[in-house]
Amino acid sequence: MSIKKALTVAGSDSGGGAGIQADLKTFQELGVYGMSVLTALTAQNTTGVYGVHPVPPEFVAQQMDAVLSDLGTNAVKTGMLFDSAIIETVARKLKEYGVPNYVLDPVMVAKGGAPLLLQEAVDAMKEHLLPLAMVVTPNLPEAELLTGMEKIETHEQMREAARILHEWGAQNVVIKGGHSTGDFATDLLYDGREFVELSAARFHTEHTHGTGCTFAAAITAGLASGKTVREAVEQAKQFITAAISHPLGIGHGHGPTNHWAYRAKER
Ligand SMILES: Nc1ncnc2c1ncn2[C@@H]1O[C@H](COP(=O)(O)OP(=O)(O)O)[C@@H](O)[C@H]1O
Ligand SMILES: Cc1ncc(COP(=O)(O)O)c(N)n1
Repeated sequence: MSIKKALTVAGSDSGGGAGIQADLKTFQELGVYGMSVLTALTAQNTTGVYGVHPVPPEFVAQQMDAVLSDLGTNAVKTGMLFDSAIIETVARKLKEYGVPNYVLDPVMVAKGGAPLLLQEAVDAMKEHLLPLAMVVTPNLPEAELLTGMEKIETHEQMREAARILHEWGAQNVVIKGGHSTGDFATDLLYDGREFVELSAARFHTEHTHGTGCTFAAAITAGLASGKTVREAVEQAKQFITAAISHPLGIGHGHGPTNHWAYRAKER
């Protein structure tokens, strides 16, 4: 059996719940070999982001060269990219190495409100990364910022946003419904032909730190393992639902999800 590999290009969350740390834990749980390129360090815990220290773009490029020229990868995801210089560097390297199965998680703001992407970088993300994406996974506020739609609340508005992002070059779009209200957390997958809704019971919990990172990392791991986009997204939904449903109860704020829960359930 050949080892399947996945690369995350993202920021570090010192608290371990989101960012690079969430991604690597998810890769490990889903049986793929995890690699990482850091774009920024954050001084962060469950109560907030206390500092951001971006990595110089040249060093992001050097990390990508180191990983891709030697190990290669079966899939890649990007998370926090911070500014347009880092975005342009990452896009250039993804193209240079012809990296397959690229998942774009358009991380913009931390749950507590700290910016993880400068405003000037939104256009760069649309121009340089969206057209490379096999899957893009915005939450509702991110979908609003990317599309310019004033409000995305209803199912029809979610469909409209998905159509726009597909038209702009993403092969598949998942609009995540975590930020809406109601008894279900419903995400919408669009592949340019049909819409598929993925629904799970909404848990009334504060402990959703890192849900978006974990969900996108699970999609990436699925694609690395050879699953179709539909299969990878369905598995990711099960993974994140299990992770949210068994919170660890650590920290004094928005605690991390439980990356062990999915495999524990499988056993
Ligand atoms: N309270 C919740 N209960 C169940 N699922 C949730 C809850 N909050 C988020 N999710 C799910 O977690 C995943 C990440 O969604 P979301 O929280 O919207 O992303 P982000 O972390 O980027 O803001 C989605 O599949 C979403 O439906
Ligand atoms: C380094 C880093 N990257 C991403 C997030 C977003 O986390 P979430 O998945 O909760 O939106 C974060 N808080 N920190």
